[in-house]
Order: sequence, then C-alpha cells, then structure tokens
Amino acid sequence: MLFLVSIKKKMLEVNGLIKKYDKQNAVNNITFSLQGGEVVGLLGPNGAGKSTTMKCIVGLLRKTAGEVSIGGHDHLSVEAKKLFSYIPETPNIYDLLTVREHMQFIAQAYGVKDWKERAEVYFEMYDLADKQDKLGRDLSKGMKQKVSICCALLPDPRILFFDEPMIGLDPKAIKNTKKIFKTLKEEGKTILVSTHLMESVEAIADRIMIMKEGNIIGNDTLSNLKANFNGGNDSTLEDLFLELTKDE
Ligand SMILES: Nc1ncnc2c1ncn2[C@@H]1O[C@H](COP(=O)(O)OP(=O)(O)OP(=O)(O)O)[C@@H](O)[C@H]1O
Repeated sequence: MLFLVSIKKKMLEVNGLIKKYDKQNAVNNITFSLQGGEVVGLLGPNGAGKSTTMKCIVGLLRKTAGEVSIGGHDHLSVEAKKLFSYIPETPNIYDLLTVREHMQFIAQAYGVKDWKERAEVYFEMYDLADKQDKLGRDLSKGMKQKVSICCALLPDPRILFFDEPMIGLDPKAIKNTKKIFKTLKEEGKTILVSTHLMESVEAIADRIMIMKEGNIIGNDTLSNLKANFNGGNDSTLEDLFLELTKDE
C-alpha cells in the first residue's frame, strides 16, 4: 500500500522552463509533470528542444527561467541527484577507464553493494562480457552507448531520463533496451524517453509529449491524442506525429 502511495507522487515537475541560447528561445516556457511510475515518450522534430529540456532538467545546462523539481527536491540538489540517471544522446565515456572500471566507479559513487552481479547481467545483455578490460577510448560508438546505458542502470534509479537511447545500438541491443524499458515500467520506475523511433515507445508509454519549436504541442495518452486527431483510431503514432508537427 505504501508503495502504491509513493509511486502516485509527482516525481518530476517542470514549471515555466525557459532556455535561451543567446536570444533564441530553444525551450519556450514549458510546464509539465510526471507521476511516479509513469513512462512518457518525448517526441519532436530535429531542433524541437527535447535535448535542451532534458539537459536543463538534469542540470547539465543552466536554465534561463523556471523551476524544476525531482522527487520533491530542487533538481540541482544532491537529494534529487540520488534519484535519477541520465543517458545523454552522445555517450560520455572516460577514455582511460575500462568497461568494468566504469561500473566500479559508478558503484562507488552511488554506494551500489551488489554491483558485480548486476554488472554481469548488463554485460551479458549488451555483449560487453568479453570487452570488460577494454579502455573507453578503444570502444566503438555503439559500445560506448551500451556502457553509458549500463552505467545509468547500475544504481537502480527511481527516475530515468533517456535521450535517444537507441542511437548507434545494434538490433540485439535495441531489442534488449526495449525489454529493459518494459521491466523498468513493471518495477514502477518513472521514465522520460526522447526518441525518433516511435515504435520503441508506442507499446510502453503511458503518455506522449510532442514538442515543436520549443513548445509542447501535444501531451496526452496515445488513445486520447488519436481520438482528437482526424486520422482516428486506425492511425499510428507516426501518422499522428507527422500531422501534429507539419508546417502550417
Ligand atoms: N549549444 C547550443 N547553442 C546554440 N543553439 C543551440 C545549442 N544547442 C541547441 N541549440 C538550438 O536549440 C534548439 C533546440 O535544440 P535541441 O538539441 O534541444 O533539439 P532536439 O529536439 O533535441 O533535436 P534533435 O532531435 O535533433 O536531437 C535548436 O534550434 C538548436 O539549434
């Protein structure tokens, strides 16, 4: 019962977020929230402001205005940082740490006691078991992305921000990442995932949020979005996306 109460809480609140690069508003006063346990797909054409929004939320970019809280804590606080993991669209891997040392480093930073067992599972899943001693600088782009995902999953965070997680992954890794999404959802994790691969979120997203030119132009369950869309219930998420984001 306590668990049910805790996952119903708002895990992410974004209020009036604005991010300007010089004079251009990349994110234009957006407000939204994610309940605990909710999985939300963040869609939008190139340059819509998805990555900028995520980077502001996780504190990698300084916001121009607005408030962001994670688990009820200001997003820049240590309390908030203990709750989430972020998978950036371009993996940031340490050149001089091996794959295994990346896991050890994260385990020490987050106090993950059973990290060796957990790391083995992820290494198997992402075909990294025989690459554990490779240095970060010697990994391919896709392998770096796999290490980045493993690092994010290791501390078992309550909220995960995935920015284009499938980029560079091979088909097996894409399949396993989709399985991981499903498991994380079943475990009650809160997930915001930005992607251009719509079928990767269509099956698991409780809600779809669509951005265009820094604004949120759609934010609802897939069925409600479809009901309000001319194409009707037979339309796919792709049809809906193309209709909503087309230039007037
Ligand atoms: N460092 C930067 N300096 C100046 N402008 C930037 C910078 N980063 C992004 N922008 C601009 O901000 C806007 C939003 O970019 P952002 O990367 O957030 O979009 P996106 O939705 O993630 O796009 P994509 O799907 O291509 O990854 C774009 O107009 C982009 O040109």
